[in-house]
Amino acid sequence: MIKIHNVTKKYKTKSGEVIGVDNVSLTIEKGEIFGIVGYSGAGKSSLLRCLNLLEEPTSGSVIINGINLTKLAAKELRKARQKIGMIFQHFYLISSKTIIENIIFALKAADYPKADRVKRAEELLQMVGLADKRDVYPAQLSGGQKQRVGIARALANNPDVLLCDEATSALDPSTTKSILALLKDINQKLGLTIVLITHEMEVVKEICDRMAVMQDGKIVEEGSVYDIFAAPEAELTKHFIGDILQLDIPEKLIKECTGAIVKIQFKGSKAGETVVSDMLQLHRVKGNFLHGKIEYIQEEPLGIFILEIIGEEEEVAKAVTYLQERTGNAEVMTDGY
Ligand SMILES: Nc1ncnc2c1ncn2[C@@H]1O[C@H](COP(=O)(O)OP(=O)(O)OP(=O)(O)O)[C@@H](O)[C@H]1O
Repeated sequence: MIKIHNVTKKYKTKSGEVIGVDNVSLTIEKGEIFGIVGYSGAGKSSLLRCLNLLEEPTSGSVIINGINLTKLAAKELRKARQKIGMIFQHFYLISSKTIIENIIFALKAADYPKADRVKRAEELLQMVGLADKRDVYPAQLSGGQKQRVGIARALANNPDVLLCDEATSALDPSTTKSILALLKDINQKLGLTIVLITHEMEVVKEICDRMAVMQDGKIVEEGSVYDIFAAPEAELTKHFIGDILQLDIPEKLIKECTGAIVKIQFKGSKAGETVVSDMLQLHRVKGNFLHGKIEYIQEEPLGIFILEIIGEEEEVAKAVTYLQERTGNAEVMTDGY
């Protein structure tokens, strides 16, 4: 388990003090995949680097598996860090060494028994699906393959925690998906806790269990990914989610609608329910779908539909109330009257 308690990171610059992380407290459970989202400059990297003390917090504590890293002497900290792997956006592989030599280098740095290094490196390459690339150089690999080497290297010392610093930001969407699938697989097979920072909500949606949203060094919202997608509270979170769940209807079409336009959101198993057809059967109104989609977040459906409801004003009002009662989330965009 990772516990961050009142962590602040200030940087001294020529033009004065800059706050990277502003009094952040967080608990990340063992074995979960935790995403930290925010725009550039929000403090994500600073916070992530405080977790393994690549940045020393100005104040506050970082406790991993019961050990307060902020209190350790240099030698003990080096040892504790071996249990915290890290992968980076730009991979940082050694270009003059082959893939297997890159991994052996990490094993050597961690005093892994010499006689077992090749076997362990081969095992790691197998795990990330690169057994056939053991003797090639980084320049001969694609971005996705380089990141696989980065992951293998980060896992060399059987870490408990893996920190991912924008690990997929340099990759195309399909390679991103395959790297995220690999991270999920490793998380499940090894029970590894993964903390990732990203500016892409898609990444969080794809693999994270819980998430935090950062702005100006602070955490503005935290919770399960599903709950945050279903009901974001902070303006910034709404903005991030809007990019994914946005349903735009052309102005012209809205003007042409004669009925009320209602946006309905379904959560979990209710996404498949026949709420709309029930509503149409029970009320003297007609319905017209304008837009809709179902997103799957951690395999749980979250449905959003925009519907035009046409009929007598009173009947439409009753139909809308019915939808609000059944779904708990029906918003009238224009009432049409
Ligand atoms: N070494 C440093 N020296 C001075 N200021 C820094 C340093 N590192 C970060 N900062 C400042 O701290 C704040 C947070 O930066 P940080 O890199 O942590 O944000 P971020 O959310 O990771 O952004 P990005 O995605 O662009 O890296 C910014 O104002 C940044 O300028």
